[in-house]
Amino acid sequence: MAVINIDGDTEVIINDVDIDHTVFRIKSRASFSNSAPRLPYVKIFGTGGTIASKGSSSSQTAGYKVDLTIDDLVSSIPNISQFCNLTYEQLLNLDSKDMNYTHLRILYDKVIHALEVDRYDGIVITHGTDTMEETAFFLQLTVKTDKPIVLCGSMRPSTAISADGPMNLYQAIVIASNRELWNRGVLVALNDRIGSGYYITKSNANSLDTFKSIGQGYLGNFVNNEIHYHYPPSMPSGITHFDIGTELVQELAEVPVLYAHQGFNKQMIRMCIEQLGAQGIVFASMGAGSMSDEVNEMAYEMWLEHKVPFIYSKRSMDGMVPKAALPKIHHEGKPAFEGAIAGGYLNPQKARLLLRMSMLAGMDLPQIKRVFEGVYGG
Ligand SMILES: NC(=O)C[C@H](N)C(=O)O
Repeated sequence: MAVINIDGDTEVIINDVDIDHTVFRIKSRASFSNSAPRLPYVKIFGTGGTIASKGSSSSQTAGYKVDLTIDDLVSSIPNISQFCNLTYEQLLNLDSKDMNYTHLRILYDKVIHALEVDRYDGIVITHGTDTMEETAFFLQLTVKTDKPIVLCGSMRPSTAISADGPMNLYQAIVIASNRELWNRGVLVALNDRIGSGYYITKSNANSLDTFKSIGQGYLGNFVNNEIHYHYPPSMPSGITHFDIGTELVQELAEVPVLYAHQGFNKQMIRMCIEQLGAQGIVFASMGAGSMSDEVNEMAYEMWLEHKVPFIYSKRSMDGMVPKAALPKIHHEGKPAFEGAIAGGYLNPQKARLLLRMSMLAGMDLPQIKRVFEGVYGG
């Protein structure tokens, strides 16, 4: 096994045996010591979340409020200036449940400006964990860069005993400062783990080790504040890039997620389309695309009448919905259920975002299906 120790700009090969099993060990603080010719420039955007929250006692870990600025957060981390030049900006300060497309758009503009105009080497975004995966997914679809964009947050408020925010922020800054191994897409860094924002999801409503992508795995880990990447740099496969440079809409198409269960009322579908004006529907189906026959019939009827696409995603955290699982409805003299689309590996909230972005781009049904083929659905 070859271990390459990257210290500043010098690479020292310790033991060169088999390049296929190379481990890149990057020292965090030491890497960017005074011997480095130029410290990387990192920009932090604060958007709120539990990491920016305060409770009324040190044991309170629920029912707290966003009440901390990015200045407070950064000042909780010692010695950052030893390994990067840091700039920070308070962009929003809200619980991530309140994030909408306008907020995403503001964030997108700022990130693009920081990368392309101000030429920062890396971006860190502090964010609530509840919808962090949606923001990460959105940025992955819209920002084309090989530089690191790292989202981080916390599960405990800043006032709690053993608050996890400062360490998570510290690790995110170290990742964003790491010039040697770019090109991993948008990352989520929490609780010593580094994951791909494209696939990762919040798996636990309370615990610190919440972000998981079981099928795709973690990209890396932090141990004793060294970054250990498990794989060489690569981007998630099948990403469709959406250029939203000049578009200025306030909100994307209305696309509700309908969560399946025993006894699901098929009239929900009609209500969403005819009363709420839904332009698409995502099913959080049972198993791999399972919805009852009568629900599939209703979806088919609505497709014939309103041409609203139906994404079949899944309520299980892991696994996927393949094209083969889509309902096969044949009625004499009527077209097939072309509006049914398999969500592939995407969970309902990411499938919803992908559909809405495809609609924003003005894609027709075959194009939308091709986009979902990127995640093995379609
Ligand atoms: N842990 C968290 O950050 C949860 C918080 N409600 C948020 O998403 O903003």
